[in-house]
Amino acid sequence: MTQSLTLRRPDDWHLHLRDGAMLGAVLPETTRHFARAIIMPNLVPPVVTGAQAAAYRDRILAALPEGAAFTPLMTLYLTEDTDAEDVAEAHASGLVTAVKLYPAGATTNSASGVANFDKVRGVLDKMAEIGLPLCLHGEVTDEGIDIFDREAVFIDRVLDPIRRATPGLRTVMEHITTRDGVEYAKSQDNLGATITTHHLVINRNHILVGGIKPHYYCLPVAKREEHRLALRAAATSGDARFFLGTDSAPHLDAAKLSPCGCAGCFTATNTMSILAEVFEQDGALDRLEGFTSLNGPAFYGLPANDETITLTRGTPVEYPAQIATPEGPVTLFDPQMPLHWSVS
Ligand SMILES: NC(=O)N[C@@H](CC(=O)O)C(=O)O
Ligand SMILES: [Zn+2]
Ligand SMILES: [Zn+2]
Repeated sequence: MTQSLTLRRPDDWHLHLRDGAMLGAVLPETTRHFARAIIMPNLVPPVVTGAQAAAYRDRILAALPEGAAFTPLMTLYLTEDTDAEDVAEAHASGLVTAVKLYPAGATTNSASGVANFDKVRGVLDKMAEIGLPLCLHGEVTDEGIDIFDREAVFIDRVLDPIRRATPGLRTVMEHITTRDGVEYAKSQDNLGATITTHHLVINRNHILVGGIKPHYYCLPVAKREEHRLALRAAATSGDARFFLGTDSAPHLDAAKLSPCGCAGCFTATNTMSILAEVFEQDGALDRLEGFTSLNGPAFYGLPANDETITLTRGTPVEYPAQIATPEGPVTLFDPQMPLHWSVS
C-alpha cells in the first residue's frame, strides 16, 4: 500500500475568504497547503469593480501569515451594470483571473447578481474576445423549480443558451453537484467544472436523516447518492475538465445554527486529507495530483506550481471540530470517516 505521496502544490479554484476578522482567521487554513486560489467576490458589498478587486487583494496580502507564499487570483462580481471596459482593463493589468456570475438570489450574498441575462451580453462578448473566463453559480432561482432540480434546469435554460450566444467564452461550472453537470461538462469544449470536497463525501441524506444537520447545508445543496457517485467518478477519472474548487465557505456557527441557517461548508483545513482518503478508496491516488494541482492551472492557462507537498499515510489524523475567529467559532466540515493521510 502506498504510504507517501508527493504532489505539485495544490491550488483551490473556488474559495471564500471573506473579509476583516474572518479573513485573518481562515486565510492560514488555506495558505498552509495551497499556493493559489480563485477568490470569490461575494462580499458585502460585492467586489464589482477593478478598484474594489485591487483593494480586496491588498487586504488579503496584508493578512497573509508570515512567510506564506500564496497568490490570490481575484474575480469580479458580475452585475447588470458591470462596465465591459472596466472588466477589460482589470484583465489587461493582470488583476483579475475570472468574472463570477451569480443568478440574483441564488446563494449567499447574491442579491446584486444577474436577473436578466440579456443585460450582461456586452460584458460576456468582451470576455470572449479577450479570453477572460466566466465562472458560474449554476442554479435557477424560480420559485416553482424544486431546489434539487435547480442545477439541471440552469444548464438547459441559462448555461447552454449563454454558451451558444457567446462562442469562445471560456466557462467554469462552479461546484457541480449532479450527474447532469458532469455530463454537460464532458460534452463541451472551452469548459471546466470545479468539484468541492464535501460533494464527493455527502449526499442529501447527510443533511436530513436522523435530524437536520446545518453544517452539511450548502448551495448547491447535496443531491441523491447517484449524483455523488457521478461526481466521484468525474473527479477521480483524470479527465482534465474537472478540478478542485473547495468552495470552502466559512460562516460563524451562530449564523449556521439558526432558524434560517447560512449555506456553506468550511473545508479549507482538512480538504487534502479528505481528498487523499477519497481517491485512495476509489483506487485513484495516482490521479489526485491532476485534480488538485494540474487540471486547474491548465484550464486557466497558468503554470502548475513548482513546489510540492507530501502526504503521508499513518494512524488517523485528528482535526479540531472548530477553528476560532475573533467573532466566534467556525465548524470544520466533518467527513464522518477516519482520515489516514496527513500533509507533512
Ligand atoms: N456554497 C455555499 O453554500 N455558500 C457560498 C456561496 C456559494 O458559493 O454559492 C458562501 O459564500 O457562503
Ligand atoms: Zn456558489
Ligand atoms: Zn462558493
